[in-house]
Amino acid sequence: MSKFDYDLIIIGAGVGGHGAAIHAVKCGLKTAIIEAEDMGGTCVNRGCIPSKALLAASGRVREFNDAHHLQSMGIQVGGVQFDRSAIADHANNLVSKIQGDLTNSLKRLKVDILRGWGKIAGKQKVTVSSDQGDKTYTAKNVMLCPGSVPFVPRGIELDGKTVFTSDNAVKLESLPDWIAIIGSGYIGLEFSDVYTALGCEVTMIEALDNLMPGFDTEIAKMAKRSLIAPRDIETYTGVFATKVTPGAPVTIELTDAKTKEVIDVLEVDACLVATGRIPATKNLGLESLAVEIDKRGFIPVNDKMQVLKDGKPVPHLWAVGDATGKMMLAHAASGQGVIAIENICGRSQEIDYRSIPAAAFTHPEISYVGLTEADAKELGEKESFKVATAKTYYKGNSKALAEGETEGMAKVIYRKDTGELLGVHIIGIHASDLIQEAANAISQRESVTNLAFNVHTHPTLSEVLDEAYKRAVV
Ligand SMILES: Cc1cc2nc3c(=O)[nH]c(=O)nc-3n(C[C@H](O)[C@H](O)[C@H](O)COP(=O)(O)OP(=O)(O)OC[C@H]3O[C@@H](n4cnc5c(N)ncnc54)[C@H](O)[C@@H]3O)c2cc1C
Ligand SMILES: NC(=O)c1ccc[n+]([C@@H]2O[C@H](COP(=O)([O-])OP(=O)(O)OC[C@H]3O[C@@H](n4cnc5c(N)ncnc54)[C@H](O)[C@@H]3O)[C@@H](O)[C@H]2O)c1
Repeated sequence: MSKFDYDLIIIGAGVGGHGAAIHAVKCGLKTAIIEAEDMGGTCVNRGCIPSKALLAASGRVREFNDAHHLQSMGIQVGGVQFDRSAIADHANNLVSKIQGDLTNSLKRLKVDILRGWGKIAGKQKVTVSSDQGDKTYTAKNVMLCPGSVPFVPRGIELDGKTVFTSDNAVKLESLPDWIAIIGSGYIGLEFSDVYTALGCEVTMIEALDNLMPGFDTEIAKMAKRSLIAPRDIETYTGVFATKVTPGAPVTIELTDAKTKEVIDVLEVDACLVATGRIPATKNLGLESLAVEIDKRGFIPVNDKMQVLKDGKPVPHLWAVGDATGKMMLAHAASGQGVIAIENICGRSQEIDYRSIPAAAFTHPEISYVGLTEADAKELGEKESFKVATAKTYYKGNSKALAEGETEGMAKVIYRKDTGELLGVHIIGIHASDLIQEAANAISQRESVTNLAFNVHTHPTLSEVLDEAYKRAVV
């Protein structure tokens, strides 16, 4: 009989906590998970799931409105009609379904779901506070998965109706004629795709000098050509939104990032603030173990997902997901959860961030895994190796031609000496699925020379990558 109530208590039932719980049960750990709000956290309720439902519906509207594209395949359709609230229902219904599935999967596996606010109450102790009062539990291991919330810069006032973050945008409560989107990261890009497909005019405001600063430069350039230039999108770069006031109209003060001078004041119907996310790490009781969060509020962890104090692991304390600030992605969170459990069970494992892919589900999609060309070159300089790249284009791919979807490219980045694949970047239809093959290759530190021998199905889009490996052979 264990002296603890549980082998593992997880604080936060987002995808990070859920992934960890499922794996913990598989490994025989008696597990409880604490959730203060919505089971499934950001991804299920306010993130991946509703946004992908909106992208799926609005993507079809875009497709059926593209008479030229359809005509090229001999198809004619009348005007496309859609119902905003029915599209919103599609997203809401999917959220309910996935939230139910996730909760049931935990119940089925006999994970105890404790509703309330979880807080560390000392070594191997957690208190859950709810309307029913406080209850303290002991656990051999405690895992923190509190996730993240939208970051709203100073000067921006939200009202949830005319000025809002993705938390409201996923509900699609309105389709403003003219919407400003602050930030050209994942959320800015995906929602500009949704809004323009559904007939809204968009103004995108980005503080850095280039749009989509997180992507490989060449991919960002091509994305600008396919996702921004042909659409009803006006852009500002090198410009901060310094003051945003809700109302009719919403006013947005724009300030030049370099001169710090106000350059314009926009009057628009609505404003989506998509300026990044910050960790939800307040009031977790970390001080009871003298653990300090870093300057930006993230929980310091090593690659085994152990929480660090003064650079050293705190025994029996783990953290995964957005709150660790490594890669704010759902699959990264659940992947970290699995690694943490493996280590809890005494099997030493480290997370490999290089092989975790990412995708923006725009039309066309963008995906990548590993290093950008710039990062690879920087690493090459440090470690004395040369970097090479090879590119292939969708317009030379039979399947893309058959689909009439020829906009896109794949870029592979590799070491010139050993051929080791360092990064892959794709823009084009189904890029989010195509990237997995590259992610698996990077996880094995495969060389382009070996990869070029793999036989790919014909005719498929996967041959875009096949062709790139073949061009890259060293
Ligand atoms: C609009 C949008 C779209 C996205 N799309 C994608 C996508 O397509 N693909 C992708 O990979 N990622 C996507 N993401 C990112 C993804 O949602 C996050 O990376 C993921 O949700 C992180 O999971 P997590 O478990 O770390 O945290 P969260 O999902 O934020 O979950 C944390 C949970 O912990 C709970 N909690 C916090 N503190 C406590 C406490 N003290 N006690 C009890 N409960 C607590 C919270 O209520 C929450 O439910 C998207 C994000 C957004 C905002
Ligand atoms: N498909 C996906 O995987 C997906 C989709 C949506 C969100 N997410 C995750 O959610 C997180 C948050 O997404 P996001 O798009 O909000 O963040 P982001 O970090 O991707 O992009 C934020 C952008 O806003 C800009 N910015 C910040 N302050 C500004 C200001 N005052 N004025 C103008 N521009 C400003 C930044 O320079 C940056 O380019 C991301 O880290 C991402 O991992 C993932």
